[in-house]
Amino acid sequence: MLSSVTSHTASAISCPVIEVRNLNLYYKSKNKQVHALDSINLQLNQNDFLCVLGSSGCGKSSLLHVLAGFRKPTTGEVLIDGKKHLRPNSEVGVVFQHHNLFPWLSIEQNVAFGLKMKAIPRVERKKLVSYYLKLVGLESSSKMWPHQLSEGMKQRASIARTLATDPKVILMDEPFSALDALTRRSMQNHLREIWKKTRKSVFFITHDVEEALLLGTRIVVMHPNPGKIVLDISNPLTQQDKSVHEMEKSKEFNHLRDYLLSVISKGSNETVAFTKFDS
Ligand SMILES: Nc1ncnc2c1ncn2[C@@H]1O[C@H](COP(=O)(O)OP(=O)(O)OP(=O)(O)O)[C@@H](O)[C@H]1O
Repeated sequence: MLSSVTSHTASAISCPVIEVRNLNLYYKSKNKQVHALDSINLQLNQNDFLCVLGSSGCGKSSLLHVLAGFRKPTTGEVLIDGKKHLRPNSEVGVVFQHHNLFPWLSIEQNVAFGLKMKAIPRVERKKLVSYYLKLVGLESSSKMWPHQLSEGMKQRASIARTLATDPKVILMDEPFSALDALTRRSMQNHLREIWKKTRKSVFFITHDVEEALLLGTRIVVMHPNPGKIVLDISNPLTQQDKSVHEMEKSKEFNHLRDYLLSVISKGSNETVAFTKFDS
C-alpha cells in the first residue's frame, strides 16, 4: 500500500511557501512543562492541500498557531517564502472551527474588511468582493447579515473573506467540524472546487480521515507525547479528476482509510514507517 502512495510524490512542485525547521514547542506552567511539538520539519509547497490528522492532543492546533504567528516556537523557525515568520500578517490567512464574522457588518462588508485594511481602492474592492462571494456561492446573500445565514453559509463567507486578501497560505482548523453531516459534505465539495480554481496552499486540520482523503493532496499524521509527524504522504485519490462519489467507491479509498486509521491509532512508542514527502 505504502509504495502505491509514495509513487505519487514525484508530481510535487518544489517551491516551499512555508518551511518549518527543527521546531520544538514547550508550554510552561507553574508546576509542569508540556512538550507539545517535537522536532517538526515540514515544507508546504505551492498547490499543496495538506491535511493534518492525529488523535486529540498530538499538537495539530499548536502547530497551526505557530504557523499563523500566534505563538512563538521554543526552538526552530518558520519561513514564509524564505523569510522568517514572526507574527500574524496578511500572508497567512486563518479559518477557524467557528466563523468569526463581524455581526455588525453585512456579508459583503465582512469580505471587504481585510481589503479595506490593505487600502485596496473602492472600485477594485467591490470587484474582488463580488468575485469571491460568487466563488463560494454567496453572491445572492451579499447584503444579508451573518445571523441571517446558515452555519455552512457563514463558514463559506469566512472562507471568502480569507481568500479575498490573497494570502500565500490558508490555515484551516477543523473548519467543518461544527456542521451537520450533510452541510459538511456540501462544504467539502465547495472547498474542493474553490481549491481547484485558486490552487492556494492550504494547511487543513481534521479528525476525519475520509475528509482528509477527499480534500488533501498530501496527508500528514501526527502522534502525541510529544507531538511529532510520523507520516507524510501524497494522496493519489485527489490527483485523478474523480468525483467525490467515485473516490469513495474506489478500492484505493478504503485501503488508504484503513491504512491511515491504523497509523493514527498506533501508540507513539510503536514504530511507524516514516514516509517523508520527497519533492
Ligand atoms: N496553552 C496551553 N498550555 C499548556 N498546555 C497546552 C496548551 N495548549 C495545548 N497544550 C497541550 O499541548 C498538547 C497539544 O495540544 P493541541 O491543542 O495542540 O493538540 P491538538 O492535536 O490540536 O488536539 P485536539 O485535536 O484535541 O484539538 C496537549 O498535551 C495539550 O494539553
